[in-house]
Amino acid sequence: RKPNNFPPGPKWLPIIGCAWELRNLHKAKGTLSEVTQELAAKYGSVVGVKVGRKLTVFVYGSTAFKELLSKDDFNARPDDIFATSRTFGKRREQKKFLIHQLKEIGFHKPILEEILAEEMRAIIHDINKTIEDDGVICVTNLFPVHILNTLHILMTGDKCSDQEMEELHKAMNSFSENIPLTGMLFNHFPFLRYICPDYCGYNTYVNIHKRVLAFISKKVKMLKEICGPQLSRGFIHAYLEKLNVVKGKSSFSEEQLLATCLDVLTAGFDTTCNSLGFVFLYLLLHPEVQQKAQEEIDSVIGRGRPPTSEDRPRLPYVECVVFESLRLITGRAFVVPRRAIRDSTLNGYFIPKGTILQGSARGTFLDESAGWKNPEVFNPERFMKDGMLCIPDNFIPFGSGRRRCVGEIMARANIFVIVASLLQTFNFRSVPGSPPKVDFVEGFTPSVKPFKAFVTLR
Ligand code: HEM
Repeated sequence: RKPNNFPPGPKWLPIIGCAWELRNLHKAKGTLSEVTQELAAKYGSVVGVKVGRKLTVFVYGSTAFKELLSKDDFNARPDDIFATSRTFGKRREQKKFLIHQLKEIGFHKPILEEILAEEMRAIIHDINKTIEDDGVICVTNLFPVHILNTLHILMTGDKCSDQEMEELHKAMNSFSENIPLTGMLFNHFPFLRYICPDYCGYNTYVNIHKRVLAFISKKVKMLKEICGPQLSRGFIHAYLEKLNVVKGKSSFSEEQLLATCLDVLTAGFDTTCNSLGFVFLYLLLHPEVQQKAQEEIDSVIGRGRPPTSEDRPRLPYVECVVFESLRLITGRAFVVPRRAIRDSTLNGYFIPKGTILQGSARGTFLDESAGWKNPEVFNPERFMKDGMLCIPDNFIPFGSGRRRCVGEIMARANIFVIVASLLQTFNFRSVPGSPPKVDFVEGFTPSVKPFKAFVTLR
């Protein structure tokens, strides 16, 4: 039975709840993000549904979205089969340790700059090789290996071999293409994994996670064997040291180490690559924006040295380009799902303990009512005030509160350095006769269909 004062929503049918209606809406609309828009238009900014036995609330309106992200009662992640079958059936989160180590390893140290600069040189080298040929490049293929390299270095302190990278890249691609952040059929109807494990996505889900975890496991084993002062320090090394100190007397364990590395890889790869894909798609479609960004780079940095993340305050227009692209992509995404840890309220409605809350950023980043004029239009200037970057309070692409993204500093630095360096060196134009289309593809986070550009040296 529907709890009293549960948010309004579609009718619940026996056993399946609202699953059929949601499936049909999804088919008609194309993306779950648009489904939430449709539901919000009908029922309001907080919509209650039941899928299988699970209560889920879609949060759409900007006031409710903010309340969702900031309220302690909703600070947990789901603990269902979808969450636990990736982490050995159990989970204790160690976010504090992760944040501390990420800061130690690279976020506030020159090492991050070094990693980014080296990756940048590699990307520029790859593009130069194509220019010697016909200058036509698949833009979306440019970034994944380099983003994985930065995440790999963060975890292990070093790069991996080309062969290992191929293995990791393939596994991560399968992850991005096949696993939506909002869940799969088997986590709404867990019994299906015994009846039709292929059809309900369970086998795909488990096998992809096994591949990524096998890769991380191999790395942990290697790093244990070569432990010593000569070892360059990454997150795994710091964690192993901690394990040695606590010696089984705490929640630190090798399983937790694998699960945390899995989180970093899965949360950091797809999001950063897809954001870069969108930045360059919009730059191709708006040559005037590209030119303005290049003029800013030329006047502030010139061509004599590559941009670094320290240049961000002096390149506000480039930052605006990045933020405007982030708005248009994350506006079609969901924040990582939350779970109510106790009975609570949201927007005045009753939210029972255990309810899953899916925050759709569409109502906050892509809606006129949230203060965005012509929200579908790409307009970097909306983030500019008196020549300075100005980010509205309700623009929170990395979430907020205690569950805020731990990779924000790295992601922002990475995207900025790649965009500024490539615009400093190259011109990106549409391939004559085939301009790219803004076509969003659903995945772990929204992505753009692969597209090509004609690149020339400036
Ligand atoms: C453009 C790139 C990125 C975007 C847009 C993004 C966005 C987000 C968002 C919206 C959340 C959920 C926050 C919430 O629930 O309030 C999140 C969580 C998270 N992100 Fe990111 N992220 C990005 C890059 C990264 C990178 C590079 C890393 C790793 C170095 C990372 C690691 C994480 C982790 C581990 C969490 C889970 C935090 C928790 O559960 O408390 N992210 N991210």
